[in-house]
Amino acid sequence: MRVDGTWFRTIWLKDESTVQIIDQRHLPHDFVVEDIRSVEEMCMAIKDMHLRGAGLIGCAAAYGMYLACLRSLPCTKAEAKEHLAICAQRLLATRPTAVNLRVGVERVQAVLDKLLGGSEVDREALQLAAREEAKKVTDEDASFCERIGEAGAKILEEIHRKKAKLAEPVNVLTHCNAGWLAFADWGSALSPVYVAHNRGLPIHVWVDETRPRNQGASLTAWELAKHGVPHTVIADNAGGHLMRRGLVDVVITGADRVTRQGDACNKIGTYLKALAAKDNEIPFYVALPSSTIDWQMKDGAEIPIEQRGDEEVKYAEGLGEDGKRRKVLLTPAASPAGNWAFDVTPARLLTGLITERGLADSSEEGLRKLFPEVKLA
Ligand SMILES: CSC[C@@H](O)[C@@H](O)C(=O)COP(=O)(O)O
Repeated sequence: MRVDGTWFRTIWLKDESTVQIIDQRHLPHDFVVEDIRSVEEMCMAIKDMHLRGAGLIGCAAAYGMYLACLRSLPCTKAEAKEHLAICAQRLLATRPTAVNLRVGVERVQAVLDKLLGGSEVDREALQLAAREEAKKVTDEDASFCERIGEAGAKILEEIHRKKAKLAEPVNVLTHCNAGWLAFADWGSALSPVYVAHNRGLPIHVWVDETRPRNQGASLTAWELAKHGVPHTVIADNAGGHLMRRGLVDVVITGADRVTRQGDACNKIGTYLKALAAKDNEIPFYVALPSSTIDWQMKDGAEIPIEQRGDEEVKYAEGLGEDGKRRKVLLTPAASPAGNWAFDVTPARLLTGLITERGLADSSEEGLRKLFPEVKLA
């Protein structure tokens, strides 16, 4: 997507030894590009959320495995295998919830394993193969998201057709950031919004601020503003009220992991929005690329839910009136805080899943129909 006229993805290769990312901790106030030169730096970037969002975490993990093949790769086969296994474990340990992380690591590992089957370690061949696979993971993420946009835009167009006054915008509510910043490009939940907006459909987005890290207020609002999509940031608790007032036509969120029966794990607070949408008979869609489906898992209750530090809840960060960054304490200093980063919305509360292959029922049958080639062990 474009930032002030320049086309960006969220992750790319600057040169053969440097991966570059947009350091999202500085948004919306500063646009900062960060160099990542080692697997350790990539682990830190994922863990400390310089980058975030399920799809992008998957791409970053794949590039992390590429970085593991550079300078530090040992020359003997046994040592190289051990080194890559350790790097994979390090990457896998950075964040537990988004399944794309595992997919990104495993895809590059599978390519490397094949090359390590021979008698010698051909470092150049390994590096080239890892780089190509990481690029493939990233390109695929972008193109899947673009297709999610096409599929989701049809839903928005249909809603618009049914509106009494055609000049009225379609009001979409979204939670957290599942836009292009959460993927290589386009996004999942926001991709239909971009596609529909680009086609001239009047559209307006209610942006949940998404405490405690405020990905909605800082990232989703920034993206939409850069693309010229009308939007309004709202307090997380406002959605139910807006739904009761008829001000929300559809809810679309992303997901960090969807089980094969269609339970969707997403940023904390999503479940409450789904309950409110159900009560108000408002369609609630989850948009996701197939890399976010965990076919090995059936019940959403099994999904590991990341718990983060209490300082994210206790403090808020932003610009002071003097234009300088500030971090301020919101709670009594001694009050403990809990910080569950995700929740699971059961499949029964979802209207459907928007994927790169189109709309699926949020059920095992629905997902299998769309992905018949998936064989379970
Ligand atoms: C595409 S990721 C799904 C999002 O809606 C959301 O849960 C998210 O942004 C991920 O969380 P984050 O903690 O920011 O990595």
